[in-house]
Amino acid sequence: MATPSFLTLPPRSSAPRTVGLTHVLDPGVGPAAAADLLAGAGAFVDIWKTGWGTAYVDPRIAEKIAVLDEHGVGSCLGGTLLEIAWAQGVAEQCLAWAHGVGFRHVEVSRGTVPMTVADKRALVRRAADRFAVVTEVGAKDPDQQHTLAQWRDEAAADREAGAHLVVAEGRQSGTVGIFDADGGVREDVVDALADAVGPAHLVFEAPRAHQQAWFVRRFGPDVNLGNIALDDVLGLETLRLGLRSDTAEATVGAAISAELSR
Ligand SMILES: C=C(OP(=O)(O)O)C(=O)O
Ligand SMILES: O=S([O-])[O-]
Repeated sequence: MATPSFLTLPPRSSAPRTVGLTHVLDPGVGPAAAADLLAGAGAFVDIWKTGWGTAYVDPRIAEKIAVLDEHGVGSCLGGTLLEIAWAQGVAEQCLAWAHGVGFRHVEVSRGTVPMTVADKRALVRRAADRFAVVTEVGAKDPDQQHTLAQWRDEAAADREAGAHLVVAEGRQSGTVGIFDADGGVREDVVDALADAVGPAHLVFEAPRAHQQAWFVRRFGPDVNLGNIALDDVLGLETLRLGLRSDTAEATVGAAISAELSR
């Protein structure tokens, strides 16, 4: 059944989209669960990241990627897996395997293993011949936080090396990187990143609803948001469209002007 259209809503890009991306974090669901989610919410999912090393231990990964392809959803290998392969000297084997099972994107990060910025740049260049590369900036260890200059410089260097998109670290928890330990947004880091590469080239990892709402209020409905839980895809769409109290100013504003002009 078609969705209704009686409300006045903010403008929102439609799939296949280049802005307003929703990037989800898959903790390892099977192909049938992926197909069920995408049958309803496929129009709201743009990039599907198989978290950390889940793809490596999943005997049905190629089947799941085929489901994503059917729905026009980009499949992305988790960054931690490529980091571990790189640290073991087998990054090339990892990329060849990922290409073989059908991944369209790989995430290049250095949040877990001791990889220099120069090593990362080389890995981005190497992966860019086969994949749309998404890089990640930010450490996973809360005691090893970047300075504002490091955030800015690394994001810019990633883009220069060939990254389509730069993901800003927030993890599944939403308590590191662009967030403080309580999940509050580190606005100075967000501003530094937006300044360095522009919001259209950034995906902000924002796993919690209050964080998603903050980014929608700050950058509008077409902000790129990442590490969205599979169960939260429709909920995020309502935040983008002002259909949840946290971001309802625009939709409620439209309702008030309609009432006044009556
Ligand atoms: C999910 C991953 O990392 P992060 O927690 O940084 O999103 C990953 O590396 O696959
Ligand atoms: O390893 S570095 O360059 O932070």
